[in-house]
Amino acid sequence: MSGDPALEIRARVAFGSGPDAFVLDADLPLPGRGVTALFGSSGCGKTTLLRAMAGLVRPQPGRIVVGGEVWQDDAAGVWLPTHRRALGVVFQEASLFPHLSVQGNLDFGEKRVPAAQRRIALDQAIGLLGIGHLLARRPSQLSGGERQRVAIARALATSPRLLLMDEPLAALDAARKAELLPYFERLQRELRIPILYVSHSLDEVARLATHLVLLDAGRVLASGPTGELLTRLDLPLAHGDTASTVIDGELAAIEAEWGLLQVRFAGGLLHCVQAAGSPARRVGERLRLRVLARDVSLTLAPAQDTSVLNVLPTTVRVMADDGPAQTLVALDAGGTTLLARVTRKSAYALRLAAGQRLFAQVKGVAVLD
Ligand SMILES: Nc1ncnc2c1ncn2[C@@H]1O[C@H](COP(=O)(O)OP(=O)(O)OP(=O)(O)O)[C@@H](O)[C@H]1O
Repeated sequence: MSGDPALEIRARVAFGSGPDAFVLDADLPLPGRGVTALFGSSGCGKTTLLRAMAGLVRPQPGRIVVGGEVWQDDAAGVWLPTHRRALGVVFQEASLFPHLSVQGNLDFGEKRVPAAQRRIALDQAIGLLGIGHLLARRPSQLSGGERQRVAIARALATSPRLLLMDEPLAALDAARKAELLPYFERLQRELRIPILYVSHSLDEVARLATHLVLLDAGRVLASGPTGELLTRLDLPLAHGDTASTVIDGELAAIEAEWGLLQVRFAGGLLHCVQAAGSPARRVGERLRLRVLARDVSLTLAPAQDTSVLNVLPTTVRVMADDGPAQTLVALDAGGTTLLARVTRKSAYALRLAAGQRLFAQVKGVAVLD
């Protein structure tokens, strides 16, 4: 993905002992940059992992090693307090000092690190988060989205090796979320710092995360590129109504008269509706798309006279039942896995089988960024 070295996280911590204990046992090689999403059902240990890494809770016994540095090892009597761990933390609610201005909050973050160890200049953090015009304000004079941007800049001001984010968008309404998302994209494009990001929203994960870690009852169920894990039929994300494929492509043409974008990827060309209010686009730019499995139908021959613009030649990779009446079909579209969710009856009628060539009709494509 990049030349940046991976950051190895090893965490083994326990709350309590015996049958009621909660044990978290996770080895995570994080890519050296970009967003890694931590995803899993309620109670699987996402927040515990983040808080234990940050030293905000101390489940015992525990051992936490990040990038070769031991931050907690109860067997050896090692415990590094939060301020000595080279990480930045951003929570759902920005915890800024109310009596300090934005500048004061940022200075506080910067002073935590000796000048010789600073790797991110305050100006860079201010520029990345677009908060230059807010420096004189107090936190109470900021909107929720602005507060969160300042909180992220303050975390960056500490020159962390790693950023931890626990549902940083969850407290914001849809409009504020949309306002903040481009900043996250910018962070992952421009910073060489891995971001470990807890979210309950598959939309957010699909949009932001290049890497995904699925936790289940304190253990890593799977870890890998987001697009790959979303479409693995042996994993829960590929099932149900939200099952989808993430496709990274390049803008091939803008059909302004039809309000459409043509996006090319290895499996062919997809037409996408250009959403109202979406940013101006340039031919050649990279775009991330999401296709819901339920929006993909299958035909043995390319249909004539259809209203569906997107028809891709594909090969069936693998299939799995999804509930009593549906079948999930993982298709190979030029090396990208595309999921289709069809009725079991249709799968039977088309005699679907691994290796079969057929055409995927894609009814809806969302542009994620
Ligand atoms: N202080 C504590 N003492 C004992 N058990 C705890 C403590 N804090 C968390 N746990 C247990 O650890 C487990 C993981 O909780 P955690 O909050 O990390 O889950 P989560 O995946 O973040 O859940 P959610 O998605 O609901 O936020 C739960 O079983 C919880 O009861």
